[in-house]
Amino acid sequence: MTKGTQADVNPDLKKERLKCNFNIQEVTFIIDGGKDKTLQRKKIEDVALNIAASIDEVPEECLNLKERYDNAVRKSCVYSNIVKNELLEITGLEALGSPGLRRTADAFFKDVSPFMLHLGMFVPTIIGQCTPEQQAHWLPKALEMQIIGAYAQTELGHGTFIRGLETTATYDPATEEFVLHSPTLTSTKWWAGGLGNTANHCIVVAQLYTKGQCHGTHPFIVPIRDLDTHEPFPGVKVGDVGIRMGFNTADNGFLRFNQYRIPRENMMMKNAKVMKDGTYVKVARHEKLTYGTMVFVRVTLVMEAAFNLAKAATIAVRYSAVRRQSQPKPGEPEPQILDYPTQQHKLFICIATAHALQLTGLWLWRTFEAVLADMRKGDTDSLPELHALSSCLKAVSTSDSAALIEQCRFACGGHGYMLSSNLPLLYSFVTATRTYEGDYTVLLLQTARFLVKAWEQAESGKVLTPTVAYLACAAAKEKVVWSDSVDGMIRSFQAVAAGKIAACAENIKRLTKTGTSLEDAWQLSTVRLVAASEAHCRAMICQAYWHEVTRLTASCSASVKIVMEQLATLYLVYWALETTGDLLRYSTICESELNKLQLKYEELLALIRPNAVGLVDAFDFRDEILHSTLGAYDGRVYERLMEEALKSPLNETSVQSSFHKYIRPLAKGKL
Ligand SMILES: CCCCCCCCCC/C=C\CCCCCC(=O)SCCNC(=O)CCNC(=O)[C@H](O)C(C)(C)COP(=O)(O)OP(=O)(O)OC[C@H]1O[C@@H](n2cnc3c(N)ncnc32)[C@H](O)[C@@H]1OP(=O)(O)O
Ligand SMILES: Cc1cc2nc3c(=O)[nH]c(=O)nc-3n(C[C@H](O)[C@H](O)[C@H](O)COP(=O)(O)OP(=O)(O)OC[C@H]3O[C@@H](n4cnc5c(N)ncnc54)[C@H](O)[C@@H]3O)c2cc1C
Repeated sequence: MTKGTQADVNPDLKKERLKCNFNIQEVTFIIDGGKDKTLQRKKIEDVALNIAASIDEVPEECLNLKERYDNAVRKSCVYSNIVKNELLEITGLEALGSPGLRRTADAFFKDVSPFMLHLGMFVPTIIGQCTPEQQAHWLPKALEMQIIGAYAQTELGHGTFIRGLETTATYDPATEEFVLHSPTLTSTKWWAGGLGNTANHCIVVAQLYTKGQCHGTHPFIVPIRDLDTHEPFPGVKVGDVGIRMGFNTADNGFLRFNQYRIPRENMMMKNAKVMKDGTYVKVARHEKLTYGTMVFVRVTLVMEAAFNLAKAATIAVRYSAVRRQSQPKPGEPEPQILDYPTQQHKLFICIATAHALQLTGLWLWRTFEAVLADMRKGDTDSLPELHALSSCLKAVSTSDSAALIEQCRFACGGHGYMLSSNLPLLYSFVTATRTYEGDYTVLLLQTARFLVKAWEQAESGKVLTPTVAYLACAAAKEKVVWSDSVDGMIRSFQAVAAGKIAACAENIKRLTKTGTSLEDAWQLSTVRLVAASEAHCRAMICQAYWHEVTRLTASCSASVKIVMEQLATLYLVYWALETTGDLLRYSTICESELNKLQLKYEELLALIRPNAVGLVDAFDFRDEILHSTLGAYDGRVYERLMEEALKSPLNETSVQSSFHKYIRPLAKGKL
């Protein structure tokens, strides 16, 4: 954070910081995943943010589209040199996935870098889908930025249904080449970040044909532009998809092929190969390993959701400590808006959710690494559970984060609507995460497939994998008695999830018994299946969050343990109150217990209130990363709003030319 001198800090914020009764740094270490991780992140931030090139003299949003893109490319080049020359020196390849790198990227790009997908998907796909020989060829070039890549899977006609993609890659043994072709308008690749004008290479997911047979979708590395002139190669048509709600500097592009040839070696061959004579050889033990990059990105998106929500919460809580409004008690000064319980209700759940998603995200990352280690030994048994886990966690975390960022904007009143608050841009960025890398509903339905199977296993007494082990109790028809203890609440969330999954399984059984096909029975149950999947995910987040808080605060100071537990309890109580209908249906909760729960919630808001600013300070965002007039560490909200307003191009002259061209002639009746 950029602390400046104490004298510069808004007096209300100063008082808030004096009120804080826990050690902020200890909480920062927990959020980062350990003291060593915090130190590494700070080192990366120090190195990267010492470079003045990140600073825009004119705010990004005041530039026109082309200027914004050019500026984003300029900064991306400076930034990638820093990554290449400085940051990879610090931690090696690991730096690419480090929180430090993610945070410094936000200091450079208020919107999105056109290189984001190069680092976010092109490089990870090379690592995940290439043979060691192919990696040795492509990875150094990609890391040295000698080539810049995109990831083109989605087409104009299909995003969700990958098996329905239409782009073809047909092997020609005579020349040992693949012929890429876009047979229809709807087969045009669409959306790939960095593809429109920036990338010279692209990972293309296409239907593989060899010896007249289709083998389904496979990834290929495709050079699309000349490395010197940057002109698209003959047979390649590439461009920008048009203006978007956000991501306008991400250079999302379209791509069409006309019988375009690439060498056989450009098929990414870790999981399947095509031999010189055209023989297709399957290497992978699991059918869906070519979807590996998507699983990886979904896993990272859970912490990405936490990160962006933490930024919004920091902005809104600091602003709410500075802002004073209304006069609830006659004759008394206007209170800080943070003192209103309704404001606390809007904001404290944002802090708690950022913690919940961050700690669950770290746990998911460790699970991902363990499954990856098993797969390296040829064991893919845990992949279905990882797919189910990462699908629902990606869906729920991105959806919660987008909704709560918008809530932070509402909490900042009119000033939250200013682009200089950074809340609108943050929202437009995060709301896209609910759709990309797998739409919310579609991913919850993927998890539902796993849950229904797990339910059937539970009913037949089979051993269940850890994340669904709770179904065993429900299948044994053990009734859950409501209790507002943490364990009691978690058990009740699990009972809700189990009850909903059981109802889905029963509905499917009922329909198939009366002659409905399994596919139709599934479709007719999908509204319930999505709800069941969401309930399962919520129960899992509650359990993982509480478990991690208990584990990580075991050696912390007492005050840190208390505040972390207050937040985690708030999260559980909040969701119990949000789902009272479900609890009434699936647990023994009654009216008086609901009233008690509401009181407990209000008590927690009051307990957290004195530590609210300390809690957002613990996210440890530097001002350069927050980019917000409302959220800076010093709380000089009104000064910054005025300073930013004066940067508007509309303030460059006192009279606009449009006055002379239109308004004056209109007034004189001469228009
Ligand atoms: C410079 C700064 C850098 C800083 C970095 C910043 C980081 C920020 C982070 C962001 C990073 C990148 C940004 C990303 C931008 C967006 C990129 C994209 O959007 S790329 C495109 C993504 N597209 C999708 O996600 C498509 C979604 N669709 C699917 O995943 C699948 O098609 C489907 C799962 C919905 C269906 O697939 P299908 O083949 O039809 O499978 P079935 O439904 O029939 O299921 C069969 C069977 O397979 C199992 N399955 C499915 N998927 C998987 C999987 N991935 N792994 C394991 N198993 C899988 C499924 O469960 C079924 O199993 P059963 O046993 O039969 O039930
Ligand atoms: C900002 C942004 C960046 C992107 N970047 C990339 C990129 O770099 N590379 C890339 O390849 N792609 C990218 N995408 C594309 C993205 O992955 C897809 O948009 C996403 O997977 C959703 O697919 P779709 O657009 O086909 O939606 P659709 O599948 O058409 O969804 C439309 C609606 O239909 C519903 N629906 C679809 N199928 C089902 C079903 N089986 N059951 C129930 N409901 C269903 C959905 O829930 C949704 O409500 C990006 C998208 C965005 C917005």
